[in-house]
Amino acid sequence: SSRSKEQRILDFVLKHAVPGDPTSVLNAIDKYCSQQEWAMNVGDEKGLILDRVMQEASPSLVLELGTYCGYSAVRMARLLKQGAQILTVEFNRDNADIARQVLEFAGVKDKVQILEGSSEEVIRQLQKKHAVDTVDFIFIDHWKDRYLPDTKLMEELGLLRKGTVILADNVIFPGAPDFLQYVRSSPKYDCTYYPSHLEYLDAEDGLEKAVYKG
Ligand SMILES: CCCNc1ncnc2c1ncn2[C@@H]1O[C@H](/C=C/CNC(=O)c2cc(-c3ccc(F)cc3)cc(O)c2O)[C@H](C)[C@H]1O
Ligand SMILES: [Mg+2]
Repeated sequence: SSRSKEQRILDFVLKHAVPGDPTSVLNAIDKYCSQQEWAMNVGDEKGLILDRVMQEASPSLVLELGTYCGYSAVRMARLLKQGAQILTVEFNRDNADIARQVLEFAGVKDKVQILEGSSEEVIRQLQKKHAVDTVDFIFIDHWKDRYLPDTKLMEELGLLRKGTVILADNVIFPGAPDFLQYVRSSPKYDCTYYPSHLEYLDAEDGLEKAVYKG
């Protein structure tokens, strides 16, 4: 059977990156996806913003919605403080398998747990099944029409605490207009927009940071 684009990305990482070196894994994926085949990783330009916002939050528990190939999970895991953890949600089995191998190769698999399933199901199970109280940092990068319902669900379940940082990719392109309108008009969030560009392209895109006020 023919290999998928995601398998070709993994092959390139295994061939060109250095085992146990997360930065070399990020560089390999960015090189492949900017020169060979475009893919929807957050990328190096928006990735730098993710790096800074995440480090500023200094989270103990990170939740990511939409693992895909594991690029942003590796990106965040390489900057985590001692003992901190990432839970990343992916409902496509093939993507989860690719991401597992990328994370293992990067040497960060002990800091990241891939939860297979739909974000709604997994979010509903976090407190009982995964012993989560509240989440410190959330990176949202899954289907754009699910940003708002999943954010509201996390509010309702009490998963957000005063100061929880939500960082959302693609708020300009493909866009998440309902999410953007909600957090920017809600008294429960302090919002900041970080202008940037679509991964590996010149099109405008950006990240929205929404800090929950409790
Ligand atoms: C039940 C479903 C929700 N629950 C879910 N629960 C668990 N996992 C979920 C859920 N929904 C989705 N996923 C997984 O997350 C990933 C999906 C990620 C989606 N990302 C985009 O669509 C995008 C597009 C562009 C783009 C830019 C320019 C273009 F021209 C074209 C495309 C750029 C970007 O940066 C983008 O992130 C993965 C493929 C998919 O299996
Ligand atoms: Mg994205």
